[in-house]
Amino acid sequence: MRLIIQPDYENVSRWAANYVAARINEFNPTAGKPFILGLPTGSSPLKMYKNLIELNKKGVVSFKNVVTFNMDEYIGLPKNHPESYHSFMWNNFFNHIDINPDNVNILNGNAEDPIKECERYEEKIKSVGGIDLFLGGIGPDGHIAFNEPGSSLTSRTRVKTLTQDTIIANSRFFNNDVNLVPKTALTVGVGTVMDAKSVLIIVNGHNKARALQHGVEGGISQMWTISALQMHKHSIIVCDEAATAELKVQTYKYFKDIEKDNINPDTLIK
Ligand SMILES: N[C@@H]1[C@@H](O)[C@H](O)[C@@H](COP(=O)(O)O)O[C@@H]1O
Repeated sequence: MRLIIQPDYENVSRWAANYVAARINEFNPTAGKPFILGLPTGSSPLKMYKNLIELNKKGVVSFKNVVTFNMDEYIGLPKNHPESYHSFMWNNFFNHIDINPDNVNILNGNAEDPIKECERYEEKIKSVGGIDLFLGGIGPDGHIAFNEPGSSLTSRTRVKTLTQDTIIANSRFFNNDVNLVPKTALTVGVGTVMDAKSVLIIVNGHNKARALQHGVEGGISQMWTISALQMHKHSIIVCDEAATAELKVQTYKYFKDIEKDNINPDTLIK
């Protein structure tokens, strides 16, 4: 696992956006051989999306031949609810780029048969040859997508009940009212993320410091599902200084040293 430490959220977001653009460009996708991109919601990736929109508008990267799969969706929120992950993705990203709407995949949180919906999603990912790059954020308890503490590290797309921690954390999007936050969600599994050819996780802010510490220095554990990435061949975490507060000085210095030539976002795009 690589750890790229940036001074602040601005630089985390620029680095992540430039990395994504560089990977898409290097892949040189076509209609017959699209780039398959896994996408998160949440506040962490927001600025990265803004930067990607800008890069798209400047003609640096195109999403014409990119197929996307979102990580998760609440169960029971109408698709057009302002806090549904459908709304989030269209409002914050898809409406502003040159993506073909047919290439957008988001779990249907209102499916009549949620189990079938999850199976369909896994099949669809398989049918396009798997995910080339899965982007993600983490919860303060170290969850990726909605893989809450205790999730099997081989889990697949499924229905998940949210923890009280997550419900409280996400209540900020629901007038700070925990009763308005859906209690269940559909989410890709840890195994689904692990199957991606590469993974990039954005971690910013002091409230993620404990999760980052467990993810990078802790043992691999289903109680901190981010830690599964230690077993991934091509995983990167890009974080800000604030999120490193719980790392050992030795760990911090090591990654700062080995990545010193790779942290400038401007050098990623050729
Ligand atoms: N299901 C999402 C996760 O995918 C996201 O990583 C997490 C952190 O969100 P934020 O980036 O807003 O801190 O929130 C939710 O629980």
